[in-house]
Amino acid sequence: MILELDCGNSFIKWRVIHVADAVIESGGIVDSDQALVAEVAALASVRLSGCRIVSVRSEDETDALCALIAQAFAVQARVAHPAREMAGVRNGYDDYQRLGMDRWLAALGAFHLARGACLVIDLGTAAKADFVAANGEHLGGYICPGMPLMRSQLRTHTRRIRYDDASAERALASLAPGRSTVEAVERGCVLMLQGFARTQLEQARALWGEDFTVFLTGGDAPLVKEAVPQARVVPDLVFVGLAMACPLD
Ligand SMILES: Nc1ncnc2c1ncn2[C@@H]1O[C@H](COP(=O)(O)OP(=O)(O)OP(=O)(O)O)[C@@H](O)[C@H]1O
Ligand SMILES: CC(C)(CO)[C@@H](O)C(=O)NCCC(=O)O
Ligand SMILES: [K+]
Repeated sequence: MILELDCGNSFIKWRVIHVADAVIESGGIVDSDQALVAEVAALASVRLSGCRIVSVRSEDETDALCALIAQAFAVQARVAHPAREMAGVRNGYDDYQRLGMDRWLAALGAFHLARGACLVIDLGTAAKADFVAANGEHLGGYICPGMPLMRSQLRTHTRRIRYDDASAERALASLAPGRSTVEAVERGCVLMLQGFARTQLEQARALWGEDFTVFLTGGDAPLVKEAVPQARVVPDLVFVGLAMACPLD
């Protein structure tokens, strides 16, 4: 079995899969390296034979995580690295090494699944959109604040926006104009995310007509699902690309 890690800016998503058939044995989402090791170590019947990682964290942080994994599970983690071209996709950045690895792997995964033009919308700490044309050319994309950043900017830079997580969750039962601070902020930010998604869709239509596939991924994908009904929701899209970039056997 192998351990797969997607290290975002706020969370680490992990899965343990069988190498032969990619069947998922277990998985989760944690907010620290220590919590990751604790969760994976707690899996009774798991013996790891390898590990692959995609990280948007600093090299030092990623190295530290690899060292921790080597110590805890006696496996050498393979870290996905940038490429100018892979699996038929050409990196669209002027400096290909600057494109976030999560975006690159999601683009690889999407092109592999779509076998044609695709738009990837990834809603995490940041909201990202990436465009890959039918010939595999990555055209570039967009980065905006995601739900957690929009929310925390409002809370940090205003004196009278204050509310707890439980009321935030309740506020999202509807998107009608808010009648309290928590409703106004939470619903307003969701509408921003939906607007982001719809605008990306318009861009894709302008480029490709109706001949493209939309993928929706990231922890906040459910918040815009209804605004983009044609999207394929693929929570593990980055892992699809990770398997392509770091094959293990
Ligand atoms: N089980 C969960 N644990 C934590 N966050 C979750 C969970 N389910 C959904 N979310 C939402 O997912 C969002 C974080 O998304 P994600 O995990 O994709 O971010 P990230 O990978 O850390 O960020 P980025 O990809 O931008 O670096 C949060 O806003 C949170 O509301
Ligand atoms: C945009 C984020 C933070 C999203 O996780 C990540 O993809 C990243 O750090 N990218 C580097 C900058 C870029 O993609 O242009
Ligand atoms: K991520």
